Amino acid sequence: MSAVLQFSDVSVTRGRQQLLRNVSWSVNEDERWIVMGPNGAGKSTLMRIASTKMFPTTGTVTVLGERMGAVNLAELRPSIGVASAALAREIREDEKALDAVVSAAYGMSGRWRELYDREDERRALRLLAEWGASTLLSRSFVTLSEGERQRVLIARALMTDPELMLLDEPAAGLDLAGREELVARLADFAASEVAPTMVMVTHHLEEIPAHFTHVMLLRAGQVVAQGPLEQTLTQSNLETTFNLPLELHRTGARYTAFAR
Ligand SMILES: Nc1ncnc2c1ncn2[C@@H]1O[C@H](COP(=O)(O)OP(=O)(O)OP(=O)(O)O)[C@@H](O)[C@H]1O
Repeated sequence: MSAVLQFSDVSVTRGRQQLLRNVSWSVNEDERWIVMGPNGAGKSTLMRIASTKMFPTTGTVTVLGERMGAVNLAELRPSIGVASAALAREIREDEKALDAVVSAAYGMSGRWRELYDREDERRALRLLAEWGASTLLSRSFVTLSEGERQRVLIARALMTDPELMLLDEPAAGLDLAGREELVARLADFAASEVAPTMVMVTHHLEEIPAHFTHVMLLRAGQVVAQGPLEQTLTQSNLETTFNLPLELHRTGARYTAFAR
């Protein structure tokens, strides 16, 4: 089985700053990864490379079997679904939720023609329903709450039926009920056989949905630990990652931690 994502000795340097240092990482088809680390650890940089929006300074990256630098990235991008705050900023304020989802089929934001294919619209309606956003179709994106926005963004990310889904802090800014609802939906989705390979960035242990299988812990651009979630998400690895004495608790599939 070839890896969906393969980083080999990847470093990213900007001026004198090393955003990523010698990161090697392999994400396989049925895996659901969490990427976790403190502010500035390099998580977004990692995701920008995985989404083919940024090239590493050194090292090689293979996405969906294609080596970055040796392939037309425009052809690869529909196979990668991304939901991030950066992407949300590209959606026009007055864009309706339905249009924000359908337009992903054309790899762009903004309604660019009067009538979408019926097929595309049906798919967008189904995805919005699956993510609990059926009542939001004709609402302008800017008027949506943070939780509603995240669900529309996820539906958008899935519009092209991607093989790889990248979620950058989908639960950021949600209240407790909103977070729990989204985490439950992500858990169900992660368990589904039709779901693509998933990578989700988060700062918070409470946001790790059930059925996520692997974790990468990053600090200052370096991998502290990576591997299967249960073995890798240990108190000691988290203490190193966040440079803080911690007490880690697990209840069923959910995690939380406190400073000691
Ligand atoms: N173009 C750039 N030039 C210099 N430094 C940069 C550049 N882009 C990012 N950085 C720095 O690289 C580091 C990693 O940034 P990155 O956004 O990947 O971290 P992050 O883990 O996603 O952080 P956060 O959790 O706060 O979103 C940060 O210290 C950031 O200030």
